[in-house]
Amino acid sequence: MPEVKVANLSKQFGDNAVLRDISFTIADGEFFTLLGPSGCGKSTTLACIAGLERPTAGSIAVGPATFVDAGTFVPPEGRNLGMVFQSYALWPHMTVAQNLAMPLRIRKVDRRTQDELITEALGKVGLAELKDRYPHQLSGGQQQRVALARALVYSPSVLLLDEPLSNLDAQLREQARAWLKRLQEELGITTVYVTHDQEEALALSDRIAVMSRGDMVQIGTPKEIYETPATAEVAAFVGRCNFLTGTMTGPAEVRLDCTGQTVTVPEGAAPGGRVTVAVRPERLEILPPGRSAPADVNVLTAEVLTSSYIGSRYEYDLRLGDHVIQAETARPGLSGEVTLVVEPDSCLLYPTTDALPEDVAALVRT
Ligand SMILES: Nc1ncnc2c1ncn2[C@@H]1O[C@H](COP(=O)(O)OP(=O)(O)OP(=O)(O)O)[C@@H](O)[C@H]1O
Repeated sequence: MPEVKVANLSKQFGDNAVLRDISFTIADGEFFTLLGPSGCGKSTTLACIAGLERPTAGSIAVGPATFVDAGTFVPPEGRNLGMVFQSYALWPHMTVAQNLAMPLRIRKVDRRTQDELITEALGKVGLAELKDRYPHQLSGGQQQRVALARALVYSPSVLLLDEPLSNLDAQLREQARAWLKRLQEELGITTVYVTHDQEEALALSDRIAVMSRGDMVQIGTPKEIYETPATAEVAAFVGRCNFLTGTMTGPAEVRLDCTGQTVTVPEGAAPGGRVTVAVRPERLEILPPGRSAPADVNVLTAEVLTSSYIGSRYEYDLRLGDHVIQAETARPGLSGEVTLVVEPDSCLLYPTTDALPEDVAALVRT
């Protein structure tokens, strides 16, 4: 399977710059996800790769084939890419087998080979028995598999998936996610996946590109994106985070606005500078009463406001000075004043969010 190389891609719709000079390379066999809030340009990026949109500038190559470059534009039918949309787009008046035959007929594949390829593709998605059904006789999950089989039947070089699981209910979506991941690994097919669901992106991807307003803010493995988000915006969008503003009082010390207390953080910002300290809820440990904190951690005193049981763990809303923060722990039944400990390395440090646009600042709760 080839690699996908996108360089300096830009797209304008009238005055609206929807993609701004984005570049990324997807390795052979990689599951690569475009993740970001609604309107950030994920689907437009995918549509440019598919040939459904013509970029304003930039180049796109899959393996040795250049699809887009100055003076070059290969139409979608010349790209041999498999695409699945959120809506599945199955033809309702055709059976499953006829739906799968369509792309083969367009490619002038002979009848016998068509039958073989259809049986093989339906086998891959576990639906060989249902080839004579019409789409309305299938569940949502089965329709989604047919759409995938139709995208795989002509052995595309790359699979492009635009929110393919978002029409499924929560339980089915999780099953489909695991199944899709297994299938992609088995086939070893280079896959570009679009979603605004961060859990889905973390669970499925080899690498994730986080997009925001037409820019690619960070590209990394799920672990890198979650544990070392490049910006406060990425930290806010991928997983949950507490954000506390403050002022650097030393190379690795911040005085928090909410309590006036000084905490130790990783080195990184100039003394006197305004910063935002971001801490994931599960990185705030709540000490059992009577137990003293280790020497080299930050200790904060907070008051429990509410607790919620979320299955395997408890979520607590806590008042810290004049802020409300969240902690997640396995410990039930906490109330009143509690001692929180947080390791300096669990504090992510960002320039203060004052300069962020409104929509992003809303994500970053301070
Ligand atoms: N054909 C078009 N004409 C004009 N503007 C468009 C067109 N297609 C998309 N846009 C605009 O481009 C921006 C990015 O859209 P895009 O669909 O790529 O976002 P997205 O990240 O996939 O969002 P969503 O998750 O909601 O699908 C949006 O502001 C959208 O309104």
